[in-house]
Amino acid sequence: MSSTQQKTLQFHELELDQRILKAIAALGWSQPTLIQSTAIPLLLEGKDVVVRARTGSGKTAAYALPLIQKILNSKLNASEQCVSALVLAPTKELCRQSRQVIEQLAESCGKVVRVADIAGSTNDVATQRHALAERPDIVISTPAKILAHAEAGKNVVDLRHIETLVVDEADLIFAFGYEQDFKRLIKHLPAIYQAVLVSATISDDVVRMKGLCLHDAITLKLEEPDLVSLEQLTHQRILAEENDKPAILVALLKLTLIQGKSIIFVNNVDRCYKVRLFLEQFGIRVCVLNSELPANIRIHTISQFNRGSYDIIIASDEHMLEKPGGSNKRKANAKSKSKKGDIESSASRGIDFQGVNNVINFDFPCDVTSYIHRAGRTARGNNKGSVLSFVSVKELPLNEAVEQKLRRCFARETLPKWDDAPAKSKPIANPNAEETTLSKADTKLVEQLRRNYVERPKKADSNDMIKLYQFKLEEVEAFRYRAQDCWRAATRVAVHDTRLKEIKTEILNSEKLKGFFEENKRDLQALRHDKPTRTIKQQSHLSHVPDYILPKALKRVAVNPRPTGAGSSAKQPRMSAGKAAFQRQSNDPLMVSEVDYGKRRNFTQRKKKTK
Ligand SMILES: Nc1ncnc2c1ncn2[C@@H]1O[C@H](COP(=O)(O)OP(=O)(O)OP(=O)(O)O)[C@@H](O)[C@H]1O
Repeated sequence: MSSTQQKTLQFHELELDQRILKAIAALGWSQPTLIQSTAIPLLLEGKDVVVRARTGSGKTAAYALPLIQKILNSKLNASEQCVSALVLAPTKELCRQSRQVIEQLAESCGKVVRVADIAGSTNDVATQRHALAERPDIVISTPAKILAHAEAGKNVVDLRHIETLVVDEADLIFAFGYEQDFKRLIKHLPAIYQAVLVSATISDDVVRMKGLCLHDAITLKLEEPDLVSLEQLTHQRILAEENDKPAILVALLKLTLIQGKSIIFVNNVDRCYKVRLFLEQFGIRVCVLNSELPANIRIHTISQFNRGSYDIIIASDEHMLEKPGGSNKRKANAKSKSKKGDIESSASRGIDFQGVNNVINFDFPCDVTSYIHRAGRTARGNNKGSVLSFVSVKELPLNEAVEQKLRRCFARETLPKWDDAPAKSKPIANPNAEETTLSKADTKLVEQLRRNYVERPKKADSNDMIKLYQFKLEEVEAFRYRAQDCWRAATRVAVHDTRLKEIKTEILNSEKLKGFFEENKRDLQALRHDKPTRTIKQQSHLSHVPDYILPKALKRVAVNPRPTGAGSSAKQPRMSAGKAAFQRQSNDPLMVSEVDYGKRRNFTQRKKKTK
């Protein structure tokens, strides 16, 4: 369906209840996005629809608004309360996020529309059963969780009254190993129901899923680029070798050349911690997000970031990196991999990090799809954003592949720009993968691109979609010594110890282990008095940028760089040691033992209990 053929309807023209319109107004949404104005009328008509639209285009509300409207309509004649809609998502974070959006949009409906998220909010089966016993109108879950309850019997959850099935991020459901669960689950649904598949891409998995549960479906494939316009989202690159990256990053942050909320993407979990330890030495407060963190901590971290407790998050999207696009082997092994990392999590897919101004690719993503997903974390809704990528010479072919993709997206010339440019710029094997040796052809390609990008940067830039970030490497020379020392200090041992410390904190805070420790006090003591972990010593002088290392050009603008991160210690009113400790603890993502957004734990109470 062409977007040009479609008249863009306004919210009040979509036949939505006044209560829903009130909630939309409270969110400050002035008009529906293209996918919303296109999908909502079809879904209200009861059609089965595959909703495909680019990341950040408002797909959640596109299915949530008609869902709420349908429930309000059916409540007019309903004789008994039952579960009438099932929303499936591949991860706990996404389940929780969907619940939040649905609850926000149903805010003005009072208690008429009841929602239960049984995957994102708790791991406790009894609590999940309790939530299901209330027969909420909408149940949100991963396929495995709801299947387990459905198979436990109709007295736990009865899915025979389902009128709508929504599968969010449908392309990931099978890739995350839920194919069998999904097939078994749909057997518990009635013969007739409306089904909606929502995805940023239409993969083979989505097509197969469509065959399993949709009838006479309409596939909405809006003619819009995969990314928002270049006016809304700018793409920039800095040529930086591995040795240069730390100094450049710290200079950009300390000199406030990067402002606002940022997500720094790296390519694996250990690197998340390395970059964190590195930045913390400069007094830059950051938090990390990766699939090896327990779900409640991940969720809490996202919510802390969204609330503004942190300005910078360091995330790894290693699932995407293992096998972009997925493979059968990966699918078959998906669940068994959960030991290494929680398969129900991936940092760059679908998570609505709010108000992100910058995405920084400290490590260049391993393929174009991954770049697009990372970029989709900023410039969401109507906001503006920027993507800044550090590109090493080895990563130039990947940068070139993204460049070509952007050209195709925005209908510009896709042919090589230089006489000696490679005839075909297909991405090479991920140069960041361990033990990758480039083939002869790839080496030649890298060399050609190096000539174009490094030796003739101005010529390259005039035509590029990914603009050269105007930044002279010499200007950060003064940062280099400090940066190199601090980067070296973040050793593998330090990373290991930091992760160990996190695990210990997690164990000590675990509600589930409380009973165990009460009976096994010696274990608790042993854990508490285990050899102290070697953390990197903070050097307060590094937080301050002395005048002599400021680049000349920036002296006037960056005399007093603003402290980075909400928790920066620079010039803040003095507070008592107790209060400071409380604030530190309550802002620490590891200090959660259950998902209790906004509910701060009472630090003193907790201290007393564990004594
Ligand atoms: N009509 C609208 N006007 C303004 N902002 C909107 C509108 N609809 C949604 N948004 C905002 O846009 C952001 C992205 O929405 P959403 O998470 O639903 O996108 P998505 O298409 O599902 O993205 P992804 O594929 O990454 O999951 C959210 O912060 C949401 O609040």
